[in-house]
Amino acid sequence: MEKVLLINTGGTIAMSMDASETVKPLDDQAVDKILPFLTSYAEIETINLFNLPSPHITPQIMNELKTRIEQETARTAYSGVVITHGTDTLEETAYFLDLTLSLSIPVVITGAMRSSNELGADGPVNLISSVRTAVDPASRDKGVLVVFNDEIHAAAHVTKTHTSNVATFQSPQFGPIGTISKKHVHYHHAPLAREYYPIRHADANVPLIKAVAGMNPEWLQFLLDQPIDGLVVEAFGLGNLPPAVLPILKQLLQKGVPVLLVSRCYNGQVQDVYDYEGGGRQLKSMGVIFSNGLNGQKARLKLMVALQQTRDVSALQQMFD
Ligand SMILES: NC(=O)C[C@H](N)C(=O)O
Repeated sequence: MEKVLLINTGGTIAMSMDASETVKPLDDQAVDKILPFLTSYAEIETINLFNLPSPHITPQIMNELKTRIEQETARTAYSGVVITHGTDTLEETAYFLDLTLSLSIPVVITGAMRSSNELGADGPVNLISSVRTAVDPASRDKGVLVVFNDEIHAAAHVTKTHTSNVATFQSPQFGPIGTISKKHVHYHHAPLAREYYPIRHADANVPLIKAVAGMNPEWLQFLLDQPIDGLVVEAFGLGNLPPAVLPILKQLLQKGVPVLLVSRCYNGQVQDVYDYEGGGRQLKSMGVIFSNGLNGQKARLKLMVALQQTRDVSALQQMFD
């Protein structure tokens, strides 16, 4: 029988709701209750690595998880790995692992929107679907997969789109790469080329800021006093910013801090098209790096990882092209 490594890290899948409708973490073993439903699909070995709500997850913790996956998969020939995780930062952990793991076997990440004791809890079915995906040979060499609500999404494109709906995970630009029916795991798209960055740590200090109309440069003043390694800016539309913030960005660039531009739109890419004060043309000529459709939180993780290879702006730009 296929052998799957299940790594639990916490989240609503391991929480319960009380009579006052508040949701709190249970003990480490909550996901174990679902295990009897999984044994007809695979032999499951479980590691209860963390029991954290996902807002408590940091890049350092993601790196710990990555290292543990490498260690365990080097020791035992698993058919696949399934990770349970809170949904709030699930896409970030999924993308971090996608960039930094070099494995052929499927690595699937899932969770739940409803806590374990709610009617219609989605944790059990998401976990079963994840195990089924992890043992399917068609799931190999596809990078880290997010399995949720009968859909399979590529880590680079998936995002949490709804605060409570069980269909929260969507890939707005490209849609899911596969679906899970009662009998089959079916892929209808191939994920784009995979990227792999070997890393030594996950400690780079890279904040993310979002542009808003009338943005006050004083809000950003603190950035000049911080020991930051890079900055990600979620700009308007095609990649434009209020002119008032340009002096701060110029000072950061002069200090050698790479500045990466993404859009606050969740579809499309930033481009150096608009030629007015604060427009993409000007940002490009200042040396701002343009991203390629990643959302802000993922672009930040990629910059953290990429900065371990180089600080050279044109080399970084190539990594984001
Ligand atoms: N549905 C969830 O898992 C949300 C929870 N707040 C978490 O991310 O841990």
